[in-house]
Amino acid sequence: MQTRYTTNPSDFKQYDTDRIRREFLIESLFTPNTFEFVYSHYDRMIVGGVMPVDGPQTLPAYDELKADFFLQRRELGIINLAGDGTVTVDGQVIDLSKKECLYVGMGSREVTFRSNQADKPAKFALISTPAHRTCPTAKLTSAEASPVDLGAQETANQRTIYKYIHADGLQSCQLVMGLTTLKSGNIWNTMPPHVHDRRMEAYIYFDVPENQRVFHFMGHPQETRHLLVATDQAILSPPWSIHAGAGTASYSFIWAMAGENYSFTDMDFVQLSDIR
Ligand SMILES: O=C(O)C(=O)C[C@H](O)C(=O)CO
Ligand SMILES: [Zn+2]
Repeated sequence: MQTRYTTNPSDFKQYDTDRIRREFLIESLFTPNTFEFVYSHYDRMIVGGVMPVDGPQTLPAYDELKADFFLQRRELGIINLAGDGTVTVDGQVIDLSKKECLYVGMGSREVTFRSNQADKPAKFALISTPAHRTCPTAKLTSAEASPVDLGAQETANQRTIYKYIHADGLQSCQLVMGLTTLKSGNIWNTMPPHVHDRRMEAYIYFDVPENQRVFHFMGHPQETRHLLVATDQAILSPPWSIHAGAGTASYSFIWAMAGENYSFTDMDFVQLSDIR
């Protein structure tokens, strides 16, 4: 597990491309048969992934957590980004297909991930945040996630937002999680952008075609920078930062938040004319 520390927005102004990528980009989430995790000091969110190919993979305990098992004092959101698979939580086997979400409550001791077919492995995106009580382990399909269409073709940002873990969906202590899929021919996410100084956010981009990239914009609204992001890569977005992207093709991304409140709609929108 890699640790990433937080950044003061005044210091961020001095960062070059390499430093921005080192601090905020997670380049590798899916190595066969390996858990990849980044422990962020932003709201202590852990962002990771596992792609089981040659058999089941069981969530280990990590010394960084100084806990008897991973979810002793944490909750976990899982979204499958690829082939069909299963997640077994303390003996209960749950099927998880592409774009389905499973919430796993605090106190779950053994969590095991499997792919149904080795030649079409599942890619389980994993987001974990500290928890203080046990909420029920439960699954939601994308159809059950009350999809909301946003944007317009004229502004190249027509997209569907699926909210899975939030106040009116799967219950959690603080984790809010879902995904957004751009309609074909649309490229912009989260434009006009917003900040929420009360909560950090992570994005995991997926289904970006192989030779295409997303230009992800971040930074204080008056001091923006960009990073180029390939498929299956993640961004840590500080609470003071915008988080928006324009792809060279359409794509999807997971978004996950943690922090002060539990309200998806808590966003301070930034006028385009105010962005620098
Ligand atoms: O497409 C979008 O717009 C988003 O998905 C925005 C994220 O959900 C977000 O930033 C929530 O705070
Ligand atoms: Zn946001």
